[in-house]
Amino acid sequence: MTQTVKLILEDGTSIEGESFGAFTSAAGEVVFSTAMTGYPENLTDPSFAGQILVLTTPMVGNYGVPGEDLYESISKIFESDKIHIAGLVVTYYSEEHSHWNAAKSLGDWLKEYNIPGICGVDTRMLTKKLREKGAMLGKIVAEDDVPLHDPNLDNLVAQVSPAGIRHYGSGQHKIVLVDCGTKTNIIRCFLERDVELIRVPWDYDFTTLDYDGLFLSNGPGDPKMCEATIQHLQKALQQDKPIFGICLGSQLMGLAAGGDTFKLKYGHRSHNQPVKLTGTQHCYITSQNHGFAVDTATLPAEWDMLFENLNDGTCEGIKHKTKPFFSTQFHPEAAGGPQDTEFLFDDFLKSVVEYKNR
Ligand SMILES: NC(=O)CC[C@H](N)C(=O)O
Repeated sequence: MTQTVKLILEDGTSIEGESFGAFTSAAGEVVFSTAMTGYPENLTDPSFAGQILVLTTPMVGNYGVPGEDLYESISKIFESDKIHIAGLVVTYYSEEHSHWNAAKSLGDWLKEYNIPGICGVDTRMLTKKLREKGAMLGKIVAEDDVPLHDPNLDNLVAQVSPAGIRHYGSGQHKIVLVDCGTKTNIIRCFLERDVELIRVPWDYDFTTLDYDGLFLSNGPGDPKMCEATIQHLQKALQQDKPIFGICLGSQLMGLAAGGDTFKLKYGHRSHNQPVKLTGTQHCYITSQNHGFAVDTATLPAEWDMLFENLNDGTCEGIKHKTKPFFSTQFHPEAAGGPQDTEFLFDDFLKSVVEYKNR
């Protein structure tokens, strides 16, 4: 039995489609991703909290959803332990899935977390609209209407960050991971590299801990909501211990350094974003998921842009001129997407070793 639902945008656009996943209403910020694969990773990426995700790839669900499998108490496959998106919008939902490790269908998985999906929507037309007007608030409406809601006004990081400290691995280098909504592949990338990881909540005062290097995770929403993290980070920037940040982590580093961030018109969400390493002609194809960016013009004199987005010239990472502090706005840990920049984890650990051998 098919059930009709509507996708309604703040500009009055109303699109009728068919329900899949949970038959329920939900509001959020409507954003699009042009990635062609990776919905199990995207849906569990905590950075998508509060967002209704539009996928431009026309057929979704055809490879189902893998079963849960744990490694060091974290998921081997998913990017966190639940679905974080507020809703999903696709053109064609594949009822029949087939893949060697599929354990369930995408629709059943969405139902488990009470997340609505709408299919039968021309997501390329919708994406053109979002590109012209910018990301918009919107809602998927089933039986009961819900008010529009801007998730960027909430402290989403506080909602997705863990309550306590967790330890992983027993490697030589002690890294503190400030968890603002970390993707588990960041943890996996560290555990493959001789690291003991101390994962702390977003507002934990990590400056009281003994560590060799500091890592700032990705996370949802407006970076300016993370005041506590920014304050602790300002103290860490006074020292010389290596710091590496990814995505929200990059924005927090920019803010703590004294720079500013701004909201992009519609953000970067895909697996093929070209970035250029400053001072070189090297271009890397990167996995991205962000709606905000550091305003390069506001960076203090001791900081440089490290990577630049070749589509729109925006900042894709920053670097301190003399201290071992750097960040990327893109995702070197990928999951999903290309792994071409995973070497940045090695670069970070190299600076940790150099710091320890000083
Ligand atoms: N993936 C992320 O960490 C995203 C950072 C921030 N929430 C943004 O949208 O820009």
